Amino acid sequence: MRIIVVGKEGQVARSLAERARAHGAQAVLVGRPKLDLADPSGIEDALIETGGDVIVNAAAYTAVDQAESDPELAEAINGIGAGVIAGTAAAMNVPVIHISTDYVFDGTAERPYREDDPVSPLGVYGASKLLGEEAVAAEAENHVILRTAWVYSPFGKNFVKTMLRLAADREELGVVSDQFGSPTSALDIADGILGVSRNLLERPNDRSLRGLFHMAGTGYTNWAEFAAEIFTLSARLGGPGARVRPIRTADYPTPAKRPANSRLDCTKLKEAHGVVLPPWQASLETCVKRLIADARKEVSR
Ligand SMILES: NC(=O)C1=CN([C@@H]2O[C@H](COP(=O)(O)OP(=O)(O)OC[C@H]3O[C@@H](n4cnc5c(N)ncnc54)[C@H](OP(=O)(O)O)[C@@H]3O)[C@@H](O)[C@H]2O)C=CC1
Ligand SMILES: Cc1cn([C@H]2C[C@H](O)[C@@H](COP(=O)(O)OP(=O)(O)O[C@H]3O[C@@H](C)C(=O)[C@@H](O)[C@H]3O)O2)c(=O)[nH]c1=O
Ligand SMILES: [Mg+2]
Repeated sequence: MRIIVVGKEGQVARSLAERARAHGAQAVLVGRPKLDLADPSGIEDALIETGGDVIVNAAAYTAVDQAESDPELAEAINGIGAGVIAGTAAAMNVPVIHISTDYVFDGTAERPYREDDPVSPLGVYGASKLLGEEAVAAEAENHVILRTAWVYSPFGKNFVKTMLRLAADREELGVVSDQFGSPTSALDIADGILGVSRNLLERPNDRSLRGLFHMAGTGYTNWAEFAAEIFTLSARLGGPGARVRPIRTADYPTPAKRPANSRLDCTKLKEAHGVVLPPWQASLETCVKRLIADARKEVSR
């Protein structure tokens, strides 16, 4: 199984590169400058030239606050570009797996969201990702859209790395405790995507495997509790730590509004694909261990 991954340095792209071999697969990463999602004219040639059995789009404009002042670029990359990738997959006659976000919801529901719940993004990033979902579904029948959430990993930029970095010179951090969701390891997402890819290739005519699915870490928390768990694990391993002061969203003003509840119900993915991601605490421990070990190696070099 040869997987074309759009995106090179991103968290999910690097995780797919790392995990492919364990699934008997080969991941070929393609990204800028060869493939620029903001410039649709070059996308088809880049994908056809790369060639593979399935296309995974792991690239996106992910800067949630910055997107508020950069809507055209966010929509070009997350909306139009995503559609061109799906259209190319259809032309190549291969399935496309697209990654979307919990931020398509406004967070007013009082239970975890299911795939058919109404969407109503609060910000430009979520709106641009919703455009992408619509474009992918319109361009390629043979598609899977995976909505995930709160992604962290040893790679790139994410909340876990931000917390550990801030803790190095702060004793206390204020973190919002009134936004609920599921922290998700990019390495677990990669394992999930590889399982889904296998199913799609083995059962090319099974419609129950296609469409929209939620795929996030098992269990729910809020950002303050997530931060506290990061520091508990870090302290146990002799890494940096800080006290977490739970605060309200109103006390942490940001350009983009975020949903108060973006918990995702992942039952449909389990039933169709047999894929369940591990509990968020277990995967967080693996990641914090690795980050602290990597930091030690860096220091001793
Ligand atoms: N991060 C999160 O918390 C969440 C992410 N998601 C979704 O998951 C997917 C993967 O996210 P994640 O791995 O965290 O993303 P990252 O922010 O870590 O990486 C983004 C990737 O997109 C690539 N990219 C950005 N702009 C372009 C462009 N114009 N042309 C080509 N490639 C581009 C980057 O390329 P380069 O390698 O050149 O830098 C990078 O590989 C995205 O669809 C995102 O919306 C969903 C929920 C939560
Ligand atoms: C750094 C920091 C953040 N926060 C808050 C802000 C925000 O509400 C929450 C998380 O901050 P972040 O900037 O990491 O969150 P954010 O960039 O909104 O993360 C989102 O990224 C996109 C790509 C997604 O698709 C979402 O699923 C989600 O993961 O924590 C604090 O309260 N204190 C802090 O010190
Ligand atoms: Mg951020």
